[in-house]
Amino acid sequence: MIDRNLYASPVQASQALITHILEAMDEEPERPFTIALSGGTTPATLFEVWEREYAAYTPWFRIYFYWVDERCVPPDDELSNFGLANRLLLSKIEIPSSHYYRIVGEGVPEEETKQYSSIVKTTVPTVDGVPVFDFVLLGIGEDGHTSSIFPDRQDLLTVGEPYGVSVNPYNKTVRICMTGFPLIEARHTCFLVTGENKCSILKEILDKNKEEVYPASYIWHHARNPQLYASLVS
Ligand SMILES: O=C1O[C@H](COP(=O)(O)O)[C@@H](O)[C@H](O)[C@H]1O
Repeated sequence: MIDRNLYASPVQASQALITHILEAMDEEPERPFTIALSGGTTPATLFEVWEREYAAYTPWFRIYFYWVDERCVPPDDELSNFGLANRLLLSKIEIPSSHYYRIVGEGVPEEETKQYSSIVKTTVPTVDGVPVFDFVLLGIGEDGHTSSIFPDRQDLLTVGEPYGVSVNPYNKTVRICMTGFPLIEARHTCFLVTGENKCSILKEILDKNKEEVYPASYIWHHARNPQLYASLVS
């Protein structure tokens, strides 16, 4: 099933996505939930809205946070994806540090990729060896990348390990990224896309004829349960 939702503002798109997560958790009240977060700029509004409007209604003790991708920088670097979530959300809510697993961006990328893949494979339920997250929250770059799978590394969409090393082709910085199978097999693969600048790439990604062109379009068209939360205004 493909679910596309357009909203009047990034705040409303974020509210809808958080509500969706909380409703899914309500439907299965006995179960912990695994949620993989993205970084970049888009989730800042999501984190702020979650903390400001929904913190009191969220059963944090049932949530385990993971990361979709990380830039290979320390957690206090302004580019750190963990750093963003920590500043805007985790440090402000009642969640024990045992409930989030950051990617160690300051580690040796190849070693940390193995280590994080192993953490994910042992703590997230797997089906046929693929970790199945409850929610994977994704963004889309203007070049059609998602996670940190850039268009020149489409091989990362079909590799066996849940995480891989990639390089940002524009500034050559190293990243660690979730690969194709866990992105596709998540119970909910949610794209949060905001801003006028994402309008034209989003149109291409939703186009079935272009499903193999961009990493984001491949994930959108192959995911078991893709959902879009978009607000194409800034
Ligand atoms: O570099 C990244 O890019 C995408 C999109 O970023 P945004 O700044 O346009 O929101 C993001 O989803 C990914 O997690 C991030 O590392």
